[in-house]
Amino acid sequence: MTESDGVFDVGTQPSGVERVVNVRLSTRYGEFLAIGYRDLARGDEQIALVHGDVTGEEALARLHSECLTGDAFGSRHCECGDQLSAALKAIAAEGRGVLVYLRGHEGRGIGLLAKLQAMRLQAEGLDTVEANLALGLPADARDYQVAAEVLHDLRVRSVRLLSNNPRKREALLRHGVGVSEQVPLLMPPRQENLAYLLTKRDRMDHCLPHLDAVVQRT
Ligand SMILES: Nc1nc2c(ncn2[C@@H]2O[C@H](COP(=O)(O)OP(=O)(O)OP(=O)(O)O)[C@@H](O)[C@H]2O)c(=O)[nH]1
Ligand SMILES: [Zn+2]
Repeated sequence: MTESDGVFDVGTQPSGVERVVNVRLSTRYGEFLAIGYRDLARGDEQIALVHGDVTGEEALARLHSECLTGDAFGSRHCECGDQLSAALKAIAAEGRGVLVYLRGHEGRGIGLLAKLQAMRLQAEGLDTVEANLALGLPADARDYQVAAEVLHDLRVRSVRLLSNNPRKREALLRHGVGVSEQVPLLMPPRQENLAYLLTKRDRMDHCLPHLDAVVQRT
């Protein structure tokens, strides 16, 4: 089809991921293969950590949304850093699995600086959802297509998904990756992140039953 036919050819838009590099990565959790990808649609660099044979069905998978403050600095505001460690530990203990570290997901997709601004608003009393909205940004702007594309590239057909977030499961299913089970990744709450966790439970449908013992549903 050409422009002169009155129909534009949309098939020329780049899509998918390109596997750029594989390298062994020895970590405190175990041995992984780090696979670097380029997201052809957005130009972003992405990385998957693979342990063992993940092809086919049933491997553990974690789609980890980037959180510089939690993952690298050990912030107590959220539980991302603890979840990252727990996921890598679980994958290594099981002998196979994959963690896709989603760069571009920082701040639930609003970016690092906006997340820091949102954290300031939370210090003034807004919850995480209200803070994003007060900045004129979506409560959650994450897209999981690239994660599904990485899993397709790894010939993963279905996974046991390490996550408490039902949207991640729905997104994978929408993009053609099966989810046979959602495996909880529950971190003990701390005083500093209790409000953050309760907002996820009460406003974002995250499955966090361990909080019921701490605070009843509002
Ligand atoms: N906008 C915003 N994002 C935050 C804040 N604290 C952490 N984040 C981001 O939240 C993302 C993690 O999302 P969560 O909703 O905590 O958890 P999830 O990844 O959806 O769910 P799980 O798979 O169960 O971990 C990361 O990208 C963090 O950077 C905050 O105060 N405001
Ligand atoms: Zn975090």
